[in-house]
Amino acid sequence: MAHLSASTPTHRGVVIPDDWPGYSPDLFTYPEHYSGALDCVYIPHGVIMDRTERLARDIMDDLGDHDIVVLCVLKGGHQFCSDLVEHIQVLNRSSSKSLLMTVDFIRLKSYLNDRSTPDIQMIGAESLSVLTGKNVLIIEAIVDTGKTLQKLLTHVQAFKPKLIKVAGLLVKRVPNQAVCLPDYVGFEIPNHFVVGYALDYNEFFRDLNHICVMSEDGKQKYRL
Ligand SMILES: O=P(O)(O)OC[C@H]1O[C@H](OP(=O)(O)OP(=O)(O)O)[C@H](O)[C@@H]1O
Ligand code: HPA
Repeated sequence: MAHLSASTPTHRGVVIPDDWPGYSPDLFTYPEHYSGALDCVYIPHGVIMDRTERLARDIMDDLGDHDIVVLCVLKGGHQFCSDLVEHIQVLNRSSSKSLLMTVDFIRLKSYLNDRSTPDIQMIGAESLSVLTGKNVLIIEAIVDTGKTLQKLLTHVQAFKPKLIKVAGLLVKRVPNQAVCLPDYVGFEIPNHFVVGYALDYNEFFRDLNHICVMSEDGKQKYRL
């Protein structure tokens, strides 16, 4: 796994190097219908959960004793949001600080196959007036080109929240990324298209619990 030295800035999260080969899918369990479609298990489910637990603690340290509105970015963010909120709830029960949360959802969609398209569809944006004057925590699965997060931040800012923080499970190292990066980052990953843990390729692979890289056969089979 990625080597995180004492000097690695923690705001980048766990930094996975470009030469990280992942693990053979045969070492793990995964749905039989994806047999042959996976090149490697890139981040196993257990590692995702352990990192998410730590992000929950960081969020609690920063925002504890505030009320927040969680804004979950669908569809890719639903699993990370669910697990992060669950970890925060555990801390709420066991620590002296507490974070009162309500959860809202918005959908943004722009990908076809493994490519970003200029057409970012936003569904549910009309209900964001609930964010006015509130502390908002946006929960997003991945920042790749950064266009989705940039569009969402512009939109949310128009409703004048008191504070906006962003938690992103993955940030991809890509050239020309839009500049806004999450405040809380799970993993910084190389420029590979990844699937699983609710991240999809044309709606497939969301039902995979690990984050994986697809094989060429997998891309061909599910290509539109
Ligand atoms: O940084 P970007 O290059 O903009 O990419 C990030 C976005 O892409 C994915 O959404 P997608 O459009 O695939 O919709 P989905 O969440 O419904 O899968 C992902 O869930 C992010 O929201
Ligand atoms: O690597 C990715 N995988 C799935 N969805 C995505 N949306 C942006 N990047 C990705």
